[in-house]
Amino acid sequence: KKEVQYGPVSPEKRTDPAMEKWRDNRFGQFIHWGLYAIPAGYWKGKYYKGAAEWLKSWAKVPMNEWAKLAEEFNPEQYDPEEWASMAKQMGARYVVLTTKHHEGFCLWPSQYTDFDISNTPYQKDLLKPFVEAYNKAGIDVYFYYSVLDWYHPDWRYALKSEEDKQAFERFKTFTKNQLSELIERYPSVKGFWFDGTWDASWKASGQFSYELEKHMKQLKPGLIINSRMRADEWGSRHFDSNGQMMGDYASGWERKLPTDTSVLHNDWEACMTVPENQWGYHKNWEGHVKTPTELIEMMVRCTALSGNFLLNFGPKEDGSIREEEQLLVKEIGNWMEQYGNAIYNCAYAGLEKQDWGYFTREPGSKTVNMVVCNIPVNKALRIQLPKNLFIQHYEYMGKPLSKLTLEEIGKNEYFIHLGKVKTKQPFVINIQLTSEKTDNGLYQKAKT
Ligand SMILES: COc1ccc([C@@H]2N[C@@H](C)[C@@H](O)[C@H]2O)cc1
Repeated sequence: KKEVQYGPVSPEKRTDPAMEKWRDNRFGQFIHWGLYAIPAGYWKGKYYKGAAEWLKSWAKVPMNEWAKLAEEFNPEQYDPEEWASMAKQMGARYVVLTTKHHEGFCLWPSQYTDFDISNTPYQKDLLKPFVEAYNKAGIDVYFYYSVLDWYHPDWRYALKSEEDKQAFERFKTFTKNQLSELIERYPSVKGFWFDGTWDASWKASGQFSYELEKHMKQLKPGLIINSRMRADEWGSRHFDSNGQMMGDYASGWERKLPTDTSVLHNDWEACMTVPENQWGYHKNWEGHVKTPTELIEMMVRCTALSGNFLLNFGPKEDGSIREEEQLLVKEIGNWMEQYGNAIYNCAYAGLEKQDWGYFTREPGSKTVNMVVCNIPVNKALRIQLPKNLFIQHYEYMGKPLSKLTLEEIGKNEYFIHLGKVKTKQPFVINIQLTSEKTDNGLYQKAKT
């Protein structure tokens, strides 16, 4: 065990109401919106297939040229009420919006930089109406904040000289000022999603990130901060040098999902792009665009492993939402309307995973949700229960799709036989578990 002074600020599994709400939310909307939405993956007529919010880097655009984009930023169709109602329709219970991405442009009027919304034709604060609209829709608001700032003169990738160190001290003060400003201006914010913290300069600032997390949580008790914000004094990130998670949930799952129960030890969240790798708006998505069904299954997998799923949207420069994302709102929204109760407030069910899909369960509930994503060719869903548990009841959640029958095929092992099922989306069967063996689970007429 290493002596770690600047590791976790909060316990690894917080039990306060704010953190319980974070868990209950389960499904969130990520929004990447900034100046990068203007060029949208093209620079001087050339197409760049990389992530659109990184275009400045791919096209090697000097900052003074990139910054000129602020003079064009005027999102006339920006309607946060519309965004919030779409998020609500989709069934998202929280939202994470980029207040400042690596480009350094701030969507709010910051007193600590001129590179912000007040110096654009739009001028007005984009954040205030956003927070109000989403809160009014009952959706918790989180702020994405990139420490890495390509615009700020005092940003340093590494601290190689005394000058670097002095500059980065000024940068750390700027960072702390901006984060305090965001909490003070938008006090209903529930937490921060930090990014841009992989460089040597930040890895050498473990004590600072420790004190910054403490400071932010003093400003706003209950604030929730992702593990990506933190380094310890040895340069370990997300988890300190003794493997203790820093921040309030593990946020290393970016465009990838966990596959086993080792993640259960901590709260965690996976963030996901709709195309292979685009967060900010790109005019032409290349490659596979995930279908609503694929994204629903990813969300279910996260819930089944007690994690959150954060699905990304990249609004256009004018504030409108692209067709592909509007389709997701509709399709995922329909699914959540019928099956949301297998996601919200749910977590790992403690049952052995089966090939047909996922078990989820509201902690402490006797009802287990079977989310079926792959109907077996024999139309039989295998269930293996721990030795002291039996199935007392079973039925479809929502609109029944067929007649169900239960067959005991072994010790605490069952098949639920589906009739012929026609469906384009995953569906849910609820099973009631009981600890005493009863035969009514077998002979009771299944509700269909
Ligand atoms: C060096 O590789 C990356 C990959 C993605 C990112 C950012 N994290 C995602 C959540 C997006 O904000 C992406 O720009 C940064 C650096």
